[in-house]
Amino acid sequence: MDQVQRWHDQMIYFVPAKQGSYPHPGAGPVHPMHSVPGSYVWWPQQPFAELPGVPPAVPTVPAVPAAPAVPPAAPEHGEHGEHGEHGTKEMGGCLQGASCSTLATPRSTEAPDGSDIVERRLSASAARRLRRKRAAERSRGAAGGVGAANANGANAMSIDELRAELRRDPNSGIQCLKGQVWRLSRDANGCRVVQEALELGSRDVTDLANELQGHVLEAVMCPYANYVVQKVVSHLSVAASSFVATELQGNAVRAAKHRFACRIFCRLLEFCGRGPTSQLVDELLARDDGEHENLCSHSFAHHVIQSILEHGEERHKKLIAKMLLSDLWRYATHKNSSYLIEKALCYCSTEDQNLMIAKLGHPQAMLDLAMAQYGSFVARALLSDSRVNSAAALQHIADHKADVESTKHGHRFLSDVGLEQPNPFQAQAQPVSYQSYQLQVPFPQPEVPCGYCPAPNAPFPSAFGAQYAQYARHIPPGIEEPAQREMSSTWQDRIDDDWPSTSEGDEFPVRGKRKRRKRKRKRNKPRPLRKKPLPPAEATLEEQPLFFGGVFGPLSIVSCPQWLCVLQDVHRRSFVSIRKQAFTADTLAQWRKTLMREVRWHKPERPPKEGKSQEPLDVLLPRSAAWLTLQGCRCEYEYAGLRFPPVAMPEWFLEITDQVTRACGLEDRPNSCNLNLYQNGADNVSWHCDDEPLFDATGRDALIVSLSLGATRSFQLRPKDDPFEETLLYLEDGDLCTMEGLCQKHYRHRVPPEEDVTEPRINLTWRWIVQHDPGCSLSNQ
Ligand SMILES: O=C(O)CCC(=O)C(=O)O
Ligand SMILES: [Fe+2]
Repeated sequence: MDQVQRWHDQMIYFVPAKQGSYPHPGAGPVHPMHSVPGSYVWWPQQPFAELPGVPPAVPTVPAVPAAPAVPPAAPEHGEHGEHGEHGTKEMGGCLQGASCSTLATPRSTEAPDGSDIVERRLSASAARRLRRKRAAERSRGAAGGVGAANANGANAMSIDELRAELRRDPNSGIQCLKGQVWRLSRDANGCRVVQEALELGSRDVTDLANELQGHVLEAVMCPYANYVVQKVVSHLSVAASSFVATELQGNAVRAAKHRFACRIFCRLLEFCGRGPTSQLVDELLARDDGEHENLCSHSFAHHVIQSILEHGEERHKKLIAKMLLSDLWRYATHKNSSYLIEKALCYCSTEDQNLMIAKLGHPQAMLDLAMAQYGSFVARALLSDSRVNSAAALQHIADHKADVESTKHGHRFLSDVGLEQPNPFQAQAQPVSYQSYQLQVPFPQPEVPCGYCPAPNAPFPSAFGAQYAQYARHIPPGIEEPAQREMSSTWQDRIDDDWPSTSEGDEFPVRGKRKRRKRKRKRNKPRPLRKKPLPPAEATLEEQPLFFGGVFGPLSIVSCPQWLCVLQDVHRRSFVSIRKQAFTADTLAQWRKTLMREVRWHKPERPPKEGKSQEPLDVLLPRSAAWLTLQGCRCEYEYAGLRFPPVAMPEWFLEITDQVTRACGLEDRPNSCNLNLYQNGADNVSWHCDDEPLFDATGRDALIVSLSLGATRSFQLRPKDDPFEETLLYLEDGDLCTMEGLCQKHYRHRVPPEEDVTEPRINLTWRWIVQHDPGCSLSNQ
């Protein structure tokens, strides 16, 4: 395909970097073929493919790629077969009802445009097509200039003009929006402009939000306005958004059970859990007509219950535990509520957790659960709970293997828990000696235990020795590491201990000066590896405890016993911990599938030179990547001369993040994630340290949590001062690995190319942005 055409199709735009600045929306469209050397930035047209449950996020992009005319529609049927994602699909941005007014009067047979969909007895799909067509027509009309004069008497402006004005001059854009918020919020395109304005978070924006007062109930049930209300809750102060919860009073059950409104309930719990939200939860859980019992298994309300378990007050969690315990078996085997049991086993009081474990954790109950489609997920979770006698349960299940195999899902369960095939990890153990020493400091245990092993009480030294040797090799000086010999020689000569930090650009240099210097060096003989003087000792953990993510690290010491220490360098205050098999094979497969499908992976290429569009493009990064941040954070990630604008983490990704956070025993959720896709062994990441100012990982302690999915790849670490002190890990599917303390200050790491690897690998590295970009609304927090 013509390269230029390919560029357009992928909507990859490289723009010359404005000196250290976030390209302001007002900067206007940039010619995609601009090829001035410097930093490059790419813009995904739509960061995630159509994903149900993902709000039609305001594009973080200036006017360049056009937003789709309507928010993405949900698939016709949710994929309920897979655990972990069930329900999310159902919350999708389905264009149910042609407008909010349809939803406000759900029993009416008349569509708001006067047509009578039900009376004409259209098939469900024909009615849906009709609704979509009308919605598209309406939004075309809106974009084309249905603007009305605003409260300030501004001339009628189309939605496109309003958006352009907002990006050109946010203050003036906000003024233009005044008086129109409710009208625009109900429009597919208009709601995006309002969301964009709300993201600015300024005081004027509160006035815009106030225009929704009196309309909240209608708005939360509207397929478009619900996104605006979510933005109000997530971006405005608790005081400024409190009217949302107040106006929902009296309609708690209705809202929780509504396809769209349930999302607002979840946001309220996440962002403003006290005051009116707490009263709303009281109302939701206080009913005594039996109605509330359906909440846990309801397709939408179970999301709200889950949010209460995660973010709610103890007394509310207690009520939910009581509900679940009233019919535990039914809930544990139900499509929606089985997921809640897993959450309850983490977030409810110890007393309630123990009651659940007493009922579900004995061998016969585990066997029954293993044979049930959704119950088997609860059984998996229980098997990794240290309070359950998993050996006895597994033995009982093994004794009844034929029964389990005869069920539809039992076969997969057996292979997941290792009763079908030998555990592949056992075969890979490699004996190696490793000198370590024991820390004398008693570390506080995390208050919120890891969700998978809630009793992190193994003594620290157990993490060392033989177990360690299974997964990591510490390469003593002077010994040639066999894995290196197998690897292609092309990377061998790239070993250069003198690289400046943030030095991924070596293979794919973008900045002219460095490119010439490096190329020259590469053609000549490689620099010999050199040992430098040992840097001064960093503060010991006794002197300054390592605290990150809400717990005192390193994770191999304070988290559950499944965490192993693979590098403990107290002198350089650098620690690496690893945890294998924290997630079931099913979960990992689901995550791989979703990540491959939904993430807008990008492999930056150099723009073609004028008149040479047919030539193959230079690849700027030897892998594909993406950069996600928590809602509200607008920090770009810049490395190797490439700039990745932030894409907000969608719900399904937050779910992965939360599961990983729990598996680490952390209390705080990381606020960003760098995603890498290595299509095969040729894709790699060269020696670097993650020392970008955002993370300040060289100035203070930092934590990077990585999850590997798919093909096994080598992961190497070397102290910057001593290239011979190498640690090599084989990161396999599902492995969690951390870099802690001052690892980025003193160590470099890489994933080398490996010729024999043919399968793809995804790696997610979660991080904490501690210094937000000046352009980010969180920069002054
Ligand atoms: O893929 C990996 O394991 C490492 C990725 C990495 O180092 C990074 O994203 O900075
Ligand atoms: Fe890295």
